Amino acid sequence: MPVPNTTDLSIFSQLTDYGHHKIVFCNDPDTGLKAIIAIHDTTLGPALGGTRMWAYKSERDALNDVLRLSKTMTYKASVSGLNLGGGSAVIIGDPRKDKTEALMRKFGRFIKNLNGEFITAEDMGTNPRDMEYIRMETQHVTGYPETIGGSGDPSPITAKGVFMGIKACVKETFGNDTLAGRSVIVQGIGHVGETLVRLLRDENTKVYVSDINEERVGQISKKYGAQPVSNNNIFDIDADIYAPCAMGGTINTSTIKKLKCAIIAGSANNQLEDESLHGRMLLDKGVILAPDYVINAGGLINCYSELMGFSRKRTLQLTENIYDATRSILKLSKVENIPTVEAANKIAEKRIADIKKIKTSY
Ligand SMILES: NC(=O)c1ccc[n+]([C@@H]2O[C@H](COP(=O)([O-])OP(=O)(O)OC[C@H]3O[C@@H](n4cnc5c(N)ncnc54)[C@H](O)[C@@H]3O)[C@@H](O)[C@H]2O)c1
Repeated sequence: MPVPNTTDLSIFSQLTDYGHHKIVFCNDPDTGLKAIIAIHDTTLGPALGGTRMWAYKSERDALNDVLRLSKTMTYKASVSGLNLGGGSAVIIGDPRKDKTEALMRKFGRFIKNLNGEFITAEDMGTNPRDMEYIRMETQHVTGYPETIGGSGDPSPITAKGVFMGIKACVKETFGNDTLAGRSVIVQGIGHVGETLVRLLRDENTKVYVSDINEERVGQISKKYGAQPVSNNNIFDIDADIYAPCAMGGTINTSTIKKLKCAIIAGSANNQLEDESLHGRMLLDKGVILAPDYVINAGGLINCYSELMGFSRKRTLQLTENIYDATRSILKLSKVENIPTVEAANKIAEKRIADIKKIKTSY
């Protein structure tokens, strides 16, 4: 979604540009807690988003990250048809050294004071145990362990959503959504990547796997009969689909030039180095990109289900809707000749605008 480059703006100008509703700075010298909670939009419901703990180089970097993350959550919830708004939190600090029970519980107190306007879940640098600590202070948290009534690890559901997104793109490109006989490169075979490899293998898809962790490449390729490829050669492989499931920013001017795939669809966040430039380059090259925040929404859907009283069946139904959501986006992209990310943003913004209207009418 449109995220302005605003390094030189004042905080309030930046909030206006991003369209944010509220920011809460949480400071507690006793526990060393320094956190920022950003609530982007609550038109569709309470703002839900992860809490990331990271040793940011500067407070400004932390603020920029939380503004970007929370805005993405608004769009993700909207396009997934969930009654949730967008928010996120960041805790400034090294999760391996600075995290304590007291710090996490104090953070939970700040969330409690928002009276349900913000609900959190885990993200990079936090885990289900941290969610348990937060839950000791507030009920406004999701993604805690199954053993205490939570929905557990969302990664398999995220992978299922990515799989549905891949199928929607295959239908658009090849006229049917059969994956048998197609080929997919899965980059990053961690929590999401491994389940994706399994789902693809079960449909008789030819799967290539790569990861910076070579031991893992060996294990996963053996377990699922996938073909290992070096991370450096990914863009030389002649496969139908590239599924980035590791880090962001892998789609840039030089990789687009090399790319042989017809489809890009994976779970990694922020896959395009420059959203508008590289979105347009892919469109011009005829490569279909499944917008990341649309097809990796399974984790959010899992959290939403948990809030509604978890049902695995309902969670799977909502995740399977990613197929139709992706199809609508691809259709709009084609009709208006706009990059798929722009089409997704339009659909997300329209739903929010429509619901805003009915909420302010009698
Ligand atoms: N887990 C979820 O439910 C979820 C939800 C939405 C988005 N995502 C995104 O999907 C991606 C994968 O998530 P995950 O939970 O599987 O993470 P993970 O940490 O379990 O797995 C990531 C894998 O990528 C590998 N990797 C890291 N850097 C790499 C590189 N430069 N090249 C190749 N491989 C590399 C790691 O070794 C690891 O095996 C992340 O970008 C995450 O933000 C995950």
